[in-house]
Amino acid sequence: MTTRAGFVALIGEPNAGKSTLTNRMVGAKVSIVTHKVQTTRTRIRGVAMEGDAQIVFVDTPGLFRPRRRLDRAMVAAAWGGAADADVIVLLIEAHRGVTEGVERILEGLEEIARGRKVALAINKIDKVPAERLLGLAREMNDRFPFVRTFMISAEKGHGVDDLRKWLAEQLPEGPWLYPEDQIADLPLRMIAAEITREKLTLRLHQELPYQLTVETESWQERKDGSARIDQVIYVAREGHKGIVLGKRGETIKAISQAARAELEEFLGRKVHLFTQVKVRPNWLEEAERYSEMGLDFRDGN
Ligand SMILES: Nc1nc2c(ncn2[C@@H]2O[C@H](COP(=O)(O)OP(=O)(O)OP(=O)(O)O)[C@@H](O)[C@H]2O)c(=O)[nH]1
Repeated sequence: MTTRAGFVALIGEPNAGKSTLTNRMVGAKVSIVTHKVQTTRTRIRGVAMEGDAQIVFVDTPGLFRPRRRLDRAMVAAAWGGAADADVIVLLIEAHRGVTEGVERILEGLEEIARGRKVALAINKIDKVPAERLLGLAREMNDRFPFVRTFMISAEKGHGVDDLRKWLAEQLPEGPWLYPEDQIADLPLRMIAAEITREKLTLRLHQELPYQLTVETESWQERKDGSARIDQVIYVAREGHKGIVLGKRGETIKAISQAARAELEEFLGRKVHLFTQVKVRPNWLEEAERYSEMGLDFRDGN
């Protein structure tokens, strides 16, 4: 069997329907729909299977005009793991048309695309009469050479199968990136990492070490219905470790407690959360790799 696998970056303004579309494509409610703006740093929205292809949907938060250096780093991280996203899908809202936000995305699109395929998906077509759609499609295609234009309704499901099928065809041949049995909880792992990251930010404010990442290393379901979650907080320097740990480990303890409470609320069950702090100095080298891809974030501009 020839398998295919690759990354699809979904871009678009907040509320364009990225989460709804991901849920449709993945076929399960895995992508978190959070309405806290700017908290969505989830790198992987979900993984869909289409025939022999595995499609990994990645998020590119703050891809355009990231505000701070840290965000830039997150942008870089959004592309990590893959040498590159294979396909980009720009999602716009049919009833809103070419908004200022869409304009801004179009301005940056060429640079971001760097020769990669970019498709346009006009979403929420259930909200406008069909004749308006053609005009919008034409206008957008005059502005950018989209390889394909899809008219969809993520909510109602119109056009979603066609889009997924097309995406699968665009992906390179290669082994799947994730074992099929892990796909379902992959976004959950990311969300769990985001929650811990958020608690770190809340607790440490300005002190939050630059280049800090949180990873969920394992997630085990227990017989009693609870979950055991193991996370590692990676920092770049030994000194940063001390900041995260705090005096006699007080800081990390408070952070873990807060993260566990939120996880329990989110999952609706008991959670045992174990966090470790480790130094991973080669993070900067990885940053070099990103910069080769044109995603340099160190200059902070
Ligand atoms: N009518 C209609 N509403 C839709 C459609 N797709 C999404 N929505 C709604 O649009 C709103 C935003 O959808 P989300 O999927 O949360 O948007 P998003 O792009 O993921 O938002 P962020 O994660 O904040 O960037 C939700 O209320 C959805 O129910 C659609 O095809 N038709």
